[in-house]
Amino acid sequence: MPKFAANLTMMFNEVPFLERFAAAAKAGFNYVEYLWPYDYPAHELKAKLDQYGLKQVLFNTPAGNIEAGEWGIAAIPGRESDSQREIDLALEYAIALGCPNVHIMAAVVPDGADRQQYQQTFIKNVRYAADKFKPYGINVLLEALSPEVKPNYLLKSQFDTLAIVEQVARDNVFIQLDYFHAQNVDGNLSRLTDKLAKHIAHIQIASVPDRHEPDEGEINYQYLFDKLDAMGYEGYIGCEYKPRGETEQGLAWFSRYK
Ligand SMILES: O=C(O)C(=O)[C@H](O)CO
Ligand SMILES: [Mg+2]
Repeated sequence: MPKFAANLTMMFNEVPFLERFAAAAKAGFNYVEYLWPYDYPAHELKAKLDQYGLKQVLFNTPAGNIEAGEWGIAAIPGRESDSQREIDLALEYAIALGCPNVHIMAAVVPDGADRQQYQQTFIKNVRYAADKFKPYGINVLLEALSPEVKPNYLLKSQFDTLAIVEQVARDNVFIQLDYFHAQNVDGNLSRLTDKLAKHIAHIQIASVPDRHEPDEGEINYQYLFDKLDAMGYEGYIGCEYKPRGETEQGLAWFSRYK
C-alpha cells in the first residue's frame, strides 16, 4: 500500500501554512512534505507534527536568491561554504523533525557557464551532505526538474541524476523520482522505474500536463502505484500537485488509500 505524503507547499493552500498540518491529518494523511521549514523554529513544526500524529518525510535545502533566478546553490562554483552552511542547517532541522530525507537543491546553470564545473561542485557538496547525514541515518536526495518548470536546472533527465548518484558513490544518496518531471523529459515511466529502482528513495506525483491531481492526464497512476507495490517500494510518495480547486474536493483518488 503506497504511503502518500501531503505536500503542504502545494496542497491545502486554502489555509495558512501552519494550519495545513491539521488539514492534511483531517483528510487522512499520515505523512507530509513541504519545500522549506526555515521560516519557522523546528520545535514549532515538530509540535504541529506531533499534535496531528504526522511524520515529516522530506524537505529541501534552501533555494538561494529566488528573485535573482537561483534555485539551489549546491552546484554553484565558489559558493561551497554557503552551501555547506545550508546543509548543516538542513541537518539540524531534519534531526529535530525526525525527517529521513533531505533534497539537496542543485542550481540553475547560467547560459555559457561551465556545466562540468557545476557538476563537480555539486558532487563535492553532495558528498559533504552524505557524510554529515550518515551518522543520523538521513538520506540525501537529488531531483531532476523539467525545463518547462525550471529551465537550465543542472539535472534535467533522470539519467542526469543517476550519473551524479553513481559518481558521488555514497550509500545514503538517492534519486527523488518526480514522475511529473520524468514524464516531461524521459517518458516510458514503467521501464524507467525498473531501471532506477535500487536508487529511488522518494517519489513525487502530479498529472501531466497540468500538474494537478493524479486522476487525470496522460499518466496512468493507478498502474504505477500497483507496480510500485508489486516491486516492494518502501519509500513515500509525495503529492506535489496543484489542486484543480479546493484540495479536499480533489481527494477522491486518495479515498482507497486511507
Ligand atoms: O519542483 C519540484 O518538483 C520539487 O520537488 C522541488 O522540491 C523543488 O524544485
Ligand atoms: Mg518534485
